[in-house]
Amino acid sequence: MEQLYPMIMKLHGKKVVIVGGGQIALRKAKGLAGTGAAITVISPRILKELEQLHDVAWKQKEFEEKDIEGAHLIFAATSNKSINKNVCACADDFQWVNDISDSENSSFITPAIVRREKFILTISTSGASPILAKKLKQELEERYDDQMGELVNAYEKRRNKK
Ligand SMILES: C[C@@]1(CC(=O)O)C2=NC(=C\c3[nH]c(c(CCC(=O)O)c3CC(=O)O)Cc3[nH]c(c(CC(=O)O)c3CCC(=O)O)/C=C3\N/C(=C\2)[C@@H](CCC(=O)O)[C@]3(C)CC(=O)O)/[C@H]1CCC(=O)O
Ligand SMILES: NC(=O)c1ccc[n+]([C@@H]2O[C@H](COP(=O)([O-])OP(=O)(O)OC[C@H]3O[C@@H](n4cnc5c(N)ncnc54)[C@H](O)[C@@H]3O)[C@@H](O)[C@H]2O)c1
Repeated sequence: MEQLYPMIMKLHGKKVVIVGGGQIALRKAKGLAGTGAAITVISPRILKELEQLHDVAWKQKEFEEKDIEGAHLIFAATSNKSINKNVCACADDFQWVNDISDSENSSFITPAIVRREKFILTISTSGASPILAKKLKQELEERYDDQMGELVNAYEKRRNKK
C-alpha cells in the first residue's frame, strides 16, 4: 500500500457536501463544526441533531451527481455501500472524497482527534483499524489534558515577543 499523507486543513468558506444524514454523517459534521466550512447535507432523512448544527444546510432528497458540483470535500456517508460507491464515482479527480464504508474507495480518510484549543493530535491506522485509532485517542486524551492548550498559548505568546 502507498503511504498516506496527513495534513491540517483550513476549511473557512470551503464547500463541503455530506451525502447521508445518519449517525456517521452527524459525526463527520460535528468534526467540521467550527471550521467555517459551508456544509450541505444531501439526504431524504436527517437526524434532528444534525439538522440543528450551525453551518449545516439540508437538502431533503436522494443523491444526484449535480449535488457535489463545486464541492471541495465530499463525504459519502449513507448506509448503502453502492450509493457511497456511486458518490465516489461521480466525484471529479480534483475533489476529495471520503467513503465511510470503504477506505479503498476514498481519496482521504479522517483520523481520530484529540483537540485542546490550538493543540491538535491526530491518530490514524491508515484505515486498518478505526477502533484501535479510537482506543489510542482515549488513552492520549488522559495524557494531554486542557493544560496542553494553555501550554501552546504560553509558547505562542513567548514566540510573538521575540
Ligand atoms: C477514527 C474515526 C474518526 C471519525 O470517524 O471521525 C474513524 N472511525 C471511527 C470509529 C469507528 N469506525 C468503525 C467503528 C465500528 C467498529 C469497527 O467495525 O471497527 C467505529 C467505532 C465507533 O463508532 O465507536 C467502523 C468502520 N470505519 C470505517 C469502516 C469501513 C472500512 O474500514 O473500509 C468501518 C466498518 C464499517 C462496516 O463494517 O460496514 C472506515 C473509516 N473509519 C475511519 C475513522 C477512517 C479510518 C481511520 C483510521 O484508522 O485511520 C475510515 C477508513 C474512513 C473514514 O470514516 O474517514 C472514528 C473514531 C471516532 C472517535 O474518535 O470517537
Ligand atoms: N467511517 C466510520 O467511522 C464508520 C463507522 C461505523 C459504520 N460505518 C459505515 O457506515 C454505515 C452506517 O452509517 P450510519 O450509521 O450513519 O447509517 P444510518 O442508517 O444512521 O444513516 C444512513 C443515512 O443515509 C441516508 N440515505 C439513504 N439513501 C440515500 C440516498 N440515496 N441519498 C442520500 N442519502 C441517503 C438515510 O436517509 C440516512 O440518513 C455502515 O453501513 C458502515 O458501512 C462507518
